[in-house]
Amino acid sequence: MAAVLRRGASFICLGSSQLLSGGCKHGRTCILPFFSSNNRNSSSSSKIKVDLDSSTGIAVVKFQNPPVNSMSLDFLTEFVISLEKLELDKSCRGVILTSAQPKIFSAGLDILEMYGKSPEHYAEFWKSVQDIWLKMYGYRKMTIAAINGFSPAGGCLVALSCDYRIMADNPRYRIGLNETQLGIVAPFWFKDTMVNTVGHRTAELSLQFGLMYSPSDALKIGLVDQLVPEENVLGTATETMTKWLAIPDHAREISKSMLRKPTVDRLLASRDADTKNFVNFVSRDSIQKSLGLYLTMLKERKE
Ligand SMILES: CC/C=C\CCC/C=C/C(=O)SCCNC(=O)CCNC(=O)[C@H](O)C(C)(C)COP(=O)(O)OP(=O)(O)OC[C@H]1O[C@@H](n2cnc3c(N)ncnc32)[C@H](O)[C@@H]1OP(=O)(O)O
Repeated sequence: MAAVLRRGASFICLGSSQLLSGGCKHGRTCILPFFSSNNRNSSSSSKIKVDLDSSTGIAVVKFQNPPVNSMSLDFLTEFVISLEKLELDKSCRGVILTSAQPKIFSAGLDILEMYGKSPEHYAEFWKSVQDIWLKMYGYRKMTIAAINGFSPAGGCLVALSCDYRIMADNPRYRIGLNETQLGIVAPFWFKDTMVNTVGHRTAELSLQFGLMYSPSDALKIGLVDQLVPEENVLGTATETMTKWLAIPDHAREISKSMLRKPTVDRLLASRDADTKNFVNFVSRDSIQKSLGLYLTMLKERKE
């Protein structure tokens, strides 16, 4: 296992290194108003910052969950509420996802939510992971991932669920579904999302090895669509969004739905079974041991 983790660490690239406020009492489905000023509406809960420019129709959603934007239950809850709110807002036509943290888009799912907790907690956490993917993969509005840093596993899934991916051309960064490196398995809908993006053979290699790709390799296999200098990631995403928004919304939306609905429907048809499968899998002693070793490895490599 230690060897696997060491090999895993080399793929990961070892660098140096509440619910929304505003009186929401009933949890995940509540929609809060934006705070308005002129044409820009912005809201900042603790982990997600939303900035909507209603003159262009473009919203920038920034992850701000230091140090590495890991996707905890709280983070996922705020994230899905922000997307729901934007989906209902007629002045928003497109959403750009990016990170407020330097060098990290997102470190993926918060491993601490899958380690040493109760089966009930695992089930609640997993449903929130399903919720965010269902929301993103079936999102009616145009989405762009402006990937300004590392993006392993769940971070990669979020990027893959967007319509277009622009990544910072920094050779130190990595992106990919590295789950097998942790001794865990990307579920079928992670796999489907990858296959739909890079094709079956590349996904076979990618998922089994848990490969993490440099930006140039990610571009070669079609995991990302465009590389730009780090300082231009958000600007290019905004320009690209403007071009996409020249397409009539209804025509683009129907085309997107035609391509993605069968994949979304597969999970919708088996959500409970998928949750049970996750809870049984992650509760196993062997999986808990793998996750514990991985967490130790993350801490020790800093020392
Ligand atoms: C049937 C289905 C079963 C299971 C399916 C589950 C699918 C799982 C999907 C996932 O997303 S699993 C998560 C995968 N993520 C990773 O492997 C990333 C791990 N992290 C890193 O590689 C690095 O942290 C980094 C993102 C490259 C950043 O490196 P940096 O050197 O800048 O930071 P550092 O490593 O020191 O981390 C700071 C701090 O954060 C903790 N950390 C990092 N990642 C996570 C995480 N994903 N979850 C929880 N915590 C994380 C790390 O331990 C450090 O903590 P510390 O300060 O207390 O030591």
